[in-house]
Amino acid sequence: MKLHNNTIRGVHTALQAIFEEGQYADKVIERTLKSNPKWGSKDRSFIAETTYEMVRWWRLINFLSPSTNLWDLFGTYWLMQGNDLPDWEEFERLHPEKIKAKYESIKDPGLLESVPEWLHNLGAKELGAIWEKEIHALNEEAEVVLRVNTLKTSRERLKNQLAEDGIKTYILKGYPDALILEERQNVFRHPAFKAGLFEVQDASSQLVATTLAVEPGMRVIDACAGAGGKSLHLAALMENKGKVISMDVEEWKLQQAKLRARRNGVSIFEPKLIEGSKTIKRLKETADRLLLDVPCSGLGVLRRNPDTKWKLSPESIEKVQQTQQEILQSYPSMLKKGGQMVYATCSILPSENEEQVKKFLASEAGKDFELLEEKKVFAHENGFDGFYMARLLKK
Ligand SMILES: C[S@@+](CC[C@H](N)C(=O)[O-])C[C@H]1O[C@@H](n2cnc3c(N)ncnc32)[C@H](O)[C@@H]1O
Repeated sequence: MKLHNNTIRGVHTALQAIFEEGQYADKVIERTLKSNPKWGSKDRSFIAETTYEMVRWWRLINFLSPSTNLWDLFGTYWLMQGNDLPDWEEFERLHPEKIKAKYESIKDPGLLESVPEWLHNLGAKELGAIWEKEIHALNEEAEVVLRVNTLKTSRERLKNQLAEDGIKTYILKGYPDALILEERQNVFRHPAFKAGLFEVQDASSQLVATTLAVEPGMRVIDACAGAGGKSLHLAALMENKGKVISMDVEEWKLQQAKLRARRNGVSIFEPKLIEGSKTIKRLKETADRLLLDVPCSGLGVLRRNPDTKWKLSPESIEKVQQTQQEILQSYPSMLKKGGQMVYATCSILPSENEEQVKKFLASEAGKDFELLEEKKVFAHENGFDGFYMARLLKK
């Protein structure tokens, strides 16, 4: 593949914003691509993919070529991919043979998988032998998965419609609403997306709403709804009958959810900002179903958000675990007796998952609850994001 100075500079700009200004990789890439309308689709793919991959392998790249010069780091990454470097003065400082020998001498699995040492130790402590397989799988590039909006179309119809425009997809057994793109591409500009016929949502994430066992006509609370990904799925499973009350502590996320609900043709969506414990108390025993898609470390979605590795800290994980238990202690009061709830995370750490549920069940707030089902989804097993979900009954 031929390298272009101009697109490599695009990657540099993005990396600076991610590592020096601490901005989120997906937003930075979106902005970088918008900044130069002259880049064609190949240039855009190169910038997006290279930036993501360099963020993913940042620890390893910096070990192989300790340098603050982004040309050195890019060149090292390029060599790691098995490519040759062009004869440019920017790459003069690099010695491919030395880099290769250094790579081959690495024994530390945390370094080889490019994970911060503290995180590697934590993962190994919590998951044992599974950790190495899982972190390896989480370092692979994620496939693009669509969730068909069954309120507006069927999977077969959407598959054919996309195929007519040259977008090939395949069907995944066990995931009734999922379509996977055969080739990675930007589908957000496609008219079918603008018409609300699909959302982009990982296959594992699509298991969450289905696990809640909703039915048309129910009153469902999605208590950590964010921008509404799971709320939209719940509404589709409920055939747009009943009510989905989407709550969050961040108003701007609910605003986004509102726009998405409109695009998806969801009319049973009701946003509700959480302003404190009063908001929760007012909804006491009003829900047939409750979804707690709680904030988490995001370790299960490292394939699409590799920058998470460098933003997390032992303290931030501890803090998010506290929030998870606080939510578990108070929000289930919104559920009616006989109702069911799902506690879900996109984390693979037992301390954010089954241990939180156990702690809740052993507490006063959990004494009326019974664990019905638990799903631990690992990327090394199903090839998609790592997720956890527990379904509980309020007796
Ligand atoms: C995993 S995200 C939710 C993703 C969303 N359900 C979706 O499918 O797109 C967790 C959400 O919890 C929200 N959150 C954080 N603290 C919260 C709290 N105390 N109560 C309710 N929501 C909270 C965050 O703003 C974030 O949107």
